[in-house]
Amino acid sequence: MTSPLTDNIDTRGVRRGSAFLRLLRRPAGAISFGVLVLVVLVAVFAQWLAPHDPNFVDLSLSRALPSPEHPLGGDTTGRDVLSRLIWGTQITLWGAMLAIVVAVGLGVPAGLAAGYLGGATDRISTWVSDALQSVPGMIILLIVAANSGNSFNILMVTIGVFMAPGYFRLTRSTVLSVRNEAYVDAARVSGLSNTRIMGRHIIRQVYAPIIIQSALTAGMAMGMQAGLQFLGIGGGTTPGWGAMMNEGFRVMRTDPLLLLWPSLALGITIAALAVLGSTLADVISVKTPVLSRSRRRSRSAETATRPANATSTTTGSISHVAVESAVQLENLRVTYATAGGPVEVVHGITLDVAPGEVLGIVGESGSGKSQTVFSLLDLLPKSGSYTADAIWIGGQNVTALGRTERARLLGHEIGYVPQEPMTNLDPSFTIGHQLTEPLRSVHRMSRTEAKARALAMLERVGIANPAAVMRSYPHELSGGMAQRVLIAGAISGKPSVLVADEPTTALDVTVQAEVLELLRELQREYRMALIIVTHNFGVVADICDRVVVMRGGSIEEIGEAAQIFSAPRSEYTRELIAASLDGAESRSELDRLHAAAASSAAGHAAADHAARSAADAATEAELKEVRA
Ligand SMILES: Nc1ncnc2c1ncn2[C@@H]1O[C@H](COP(=O)(O)OP(=O)(O)OP(=O)(O)O)[C@@H](O)[C@H]1O
Repeated sequence: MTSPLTDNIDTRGVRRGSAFLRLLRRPAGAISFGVLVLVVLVAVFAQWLAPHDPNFVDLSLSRALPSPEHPLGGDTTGRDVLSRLIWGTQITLWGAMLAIVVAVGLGVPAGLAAGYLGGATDRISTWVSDALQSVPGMIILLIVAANSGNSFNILMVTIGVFMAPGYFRLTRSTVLSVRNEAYVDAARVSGLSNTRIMGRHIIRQVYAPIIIQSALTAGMAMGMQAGLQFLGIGGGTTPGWGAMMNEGFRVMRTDPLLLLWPSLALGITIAALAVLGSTLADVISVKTPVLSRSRRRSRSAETATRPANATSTTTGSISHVAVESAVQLENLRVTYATAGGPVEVVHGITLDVAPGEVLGIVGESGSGKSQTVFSLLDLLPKSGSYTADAIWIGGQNVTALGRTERARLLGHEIGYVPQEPMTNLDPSFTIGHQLTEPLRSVHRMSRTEAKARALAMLERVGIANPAAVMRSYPHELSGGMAQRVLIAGAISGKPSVLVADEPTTALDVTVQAEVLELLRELQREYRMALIIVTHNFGVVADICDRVVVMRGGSIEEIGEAAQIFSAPRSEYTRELIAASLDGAESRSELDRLHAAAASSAAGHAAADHAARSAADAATEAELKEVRA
């Protein structure tokens, strides 16, 4: 039987190739592409296409008009114009290619590093790029020509260097627009190195603009090359079109055809490149999903201006010895640089979670829940910074570790389930790739082992057809399936701590119940510590052992879940519980679902089976919804 997802997947090839097909469907795209293919073929097969040796001089052919044997006639010294034009195609394209390779090779890695790493790397490379652009290129080219014996290749490399800033700026701005995407954060939490994230996830976003830019740059490189050759600089034994134009220009009045042929070849090729570039730009739209975190930030922006000294004492308490805790934060403060100066948004909080314990962090919007876990996961944005007396993860104080060691520890010890599943999956890669990449790169598994683990995890989280989901792309999944995929990814490295940041907020109510149930099951099965950030006391009642109540960046109260509900120490907690449970539609829905699950469960095995069937049914329902 073909599943709805398989139906989706069958069409994937068409979707992926559709940009190229859409290009060809446009007359401008098809014609320009056809012309360029022809030019490239002429360059590649010049040896066989040219009827004569381009440098062979036959004095009787001097300034000869077109004839059957010499369809474009002879030049001033008696060489066959058609053969020179064909060989000129090769040298002209080679020069353009050389310039582009150098420009891409310098500009793209520098732009990636500047955009992704920021700070000094960004400042220095931007300065170099600006400096290059302010240098008068033509003068440098003349100096290079004089000092390199008029070497064509060295001149084209120099042109490439001057074109690198264009690629640098393009890459940098594209990277800046995606570097804060949730899926990049997710890749960091899974322990992938910066080089790998840049080289695999971020560079994908740059491909399309680079291809478009290269089409336009190739035309510019050819124009510059022809300009130089026209001035008599950089012409080789086999001239390019520019050198032919130079010769033709000298006899323009008597033999205009000698100028016409190379000018036509150059003009048509540059025009085709320009049309192809702009049609490609029309066809390929590089979409940047809206940043989930920035949305959250803007929602709570009104509280960002709280005075920095709102609370100066350490808040919270700990129940376990640091080395025996799964996680321990001591005196954590988070500060943001704002236009009005630094603003402290988390005021020295202290908390811990024991192995196998479920800790809920609750509080109203803007209370500092996310900033707390972002500090733990090392995910604060550039404008934010934290200080802490210590952050213990799996018995190690990570504040004493270097960046790489910390990233490695995160990849092994912590799994992260985010709030918005869709934005946390990289749209450019299949689910299979995204699940196996950290297993291979961080956990050093072979391809086969990683695939087997990913399949097993997908099955464990209730995905009905793991093999098909592995082959699919994020846009082919529903929100519930995507969240299950992310949970599978988070637990596939068998972490000792799972951090779930409002994992059900973006899901509809029935899927919320299933995802919570799944998290609870997995936490017990793998004996993980679970830190769950939520504003919903229903969730707290369902799965938490202990609760941290946050308010305005401080901890209002920490206690056992039962105590927090039966005898909250703080009036604020009491009000929060009342407000949360009163207006919580989702809570009643969750209760109904749980009551139904409990009554139908005759025993543990039967309950497992029921949950699995329910998950399968839900998966099928979601697939149908996606297909619809
Ligand atoms: N980039 C930022 N710049 C300045 N202040 C910020 C930034 N991001 C968050 N804040 C502030 O930090 C405080 C805590 O935000 P946080 O995201 O931790 O809240 P939260 O409790 O997780 O709320 P929510 O449930 O809405 O996500 C808020 O006052 C918020 O305005």
